[in-house]
Amino acid sequence: MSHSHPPFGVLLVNLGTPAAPTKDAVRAFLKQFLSDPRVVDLPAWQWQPILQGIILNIRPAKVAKLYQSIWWQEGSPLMVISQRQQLALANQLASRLGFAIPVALGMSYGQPSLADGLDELQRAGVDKVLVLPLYPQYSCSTVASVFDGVAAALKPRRNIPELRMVKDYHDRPGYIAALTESIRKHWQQHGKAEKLLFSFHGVPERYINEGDPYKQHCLTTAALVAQALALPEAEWQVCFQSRFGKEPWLTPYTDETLASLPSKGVKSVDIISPAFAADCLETLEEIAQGGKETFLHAGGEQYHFVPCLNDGEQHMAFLADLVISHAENWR
Ligand SMILES: C=CC1=C(C)c2cc3[nH]c(cc4nc(cc5[nH]c(cc1n2)c(C)c5CCC(=O)O)C(CCC(=O)O)=C4C)c(C)c3C=C
Ligand SMILES: [Fe+2]
Ligand SMILES: [Fe+2]
Repeated sequence: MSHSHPPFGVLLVNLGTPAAPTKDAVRAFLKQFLSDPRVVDLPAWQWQPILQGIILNIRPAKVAKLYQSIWWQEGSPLMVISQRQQLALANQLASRLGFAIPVALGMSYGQPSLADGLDELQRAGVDKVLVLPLYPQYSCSTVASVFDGVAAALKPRRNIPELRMVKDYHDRPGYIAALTESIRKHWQQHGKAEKLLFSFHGVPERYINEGDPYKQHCLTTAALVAQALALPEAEWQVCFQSRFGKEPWLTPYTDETLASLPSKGVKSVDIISPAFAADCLETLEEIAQGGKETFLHAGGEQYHFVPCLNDGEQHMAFLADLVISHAENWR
């Protein structure tokens, strides 16, 4: 079967990352990210003076150093992995469907932007777009901001494409199986720790109280993986990382959990961050490096980080299935 125009295109979305591990590039990135009302929902008159007056003066230098500690030859890990995912997804779709489906990359913040990705799909002759945010668990701070960003990117267009968006895939069997398999493989190589920690990116607790299903999605993902691994209750736990700002975030906090486990007799942990489809600052620095220091300093003996699913075969095959199921009737 051949098409003069592709039947649909995929906009693969992730958070984005600074263009370089420098103070200026990190400042530009944080300014765009932290000005998004879906991320920080305070009124602008209240938040912008704090952001511009304090945070953007202090944080960029500190965070640029952290980015330098994880940066790869080819660029930011999040960007490099996202590009590999883009290629792998296009390959998986072509081999399943027998024809090419354009897959563009768009980031919520920084480059390539959501508008860049949507323009690329338009140039490919696409009139139907499936937006696939690489966030397994829905949160207003991530997925809803993708929705806002896509709408904003299409504002200048006279002719907008037909749109669908994946809201989440936190309990899809293929996603659970990919996580389960990556943990099993890790155990085969490194042995099994006394406890498996599922560390999800945190959000303010208030967002949950106001209706964000994110916490429920996280708890469900972890329970399904633990069930698939036949892990007894005592051998796994959920915690939440990357707290930012003053108000309470989802608990228990990952750093406090790691600091307290050795005194409760847990000397070895495996830790995985299922909310991230690609390794990034928050996994490679905060969890793989920082978490290890915290745990060993508190008396822990063995600490292993299980990498994100990244462009692994099973993960990409699952994402291709997800795309095809959402594109039903789009032929
Ligand atoms: C200020 C509030 C923040 C909320 C809410 C938040 C939610 C959230 N974020 C991710 C995924 C990622 N976040 C990343 C970096 C990052 N996140 C925040 C703040 C919030 N995140 C900041 C300020 C930063 C930048 C780094 C820093 O200054 O500490 C990244 C990594 C980007 C990279 O370049 O590697 C990802 C990915 C999720 C999934 C989520 C809610 C579910
Ligand atoms: Fe974040
Ligand atoms: Fe391990």
